[in-house]
Amino acid sequence: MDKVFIEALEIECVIGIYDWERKIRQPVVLDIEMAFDNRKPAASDDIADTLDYKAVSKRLIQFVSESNFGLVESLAERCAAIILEEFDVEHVRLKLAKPGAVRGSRAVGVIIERQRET
Ligand SMILES: Nc1nc2c(c(=O)[nH]1)N=C([C@H](O)[C@@H](O)CO)CN2
Repeated sequence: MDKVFIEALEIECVIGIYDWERKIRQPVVLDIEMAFDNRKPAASDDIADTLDYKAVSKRLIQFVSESNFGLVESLAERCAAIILEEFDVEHVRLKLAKPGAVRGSRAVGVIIERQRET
């Protein structure tokens, strides 16, 4: 299956389980792969036939920047659900990284894959 992807989408939000984390905003970085048949937009050259990565990005920026979760797992799950429920996507692979959260690492986080329920 073809994919449409969004790489390294950085968004600031309240995220974390510790008291000090509830008082600051931290960046999270999203890498997203969405299954989509790209043959139709390739033939028509029409944005209306695409899975519009700008529209998906704008929706996630809105949601994540207003979000307030403790765990990266919770935020990743909600982002995947938005993609499956609000866009024409059957399968999504989403990596949510929290850079600098663990000293000595570049980033930590989760990778999830979700399928739209029929
Ligand atoms: N699996 C997870 N482990 C941890 C998380 C998390 O969201 N998922 N969060 C933290 C803290 O918030 C950490 O990021 C602060 O440095 C610890 N472990």
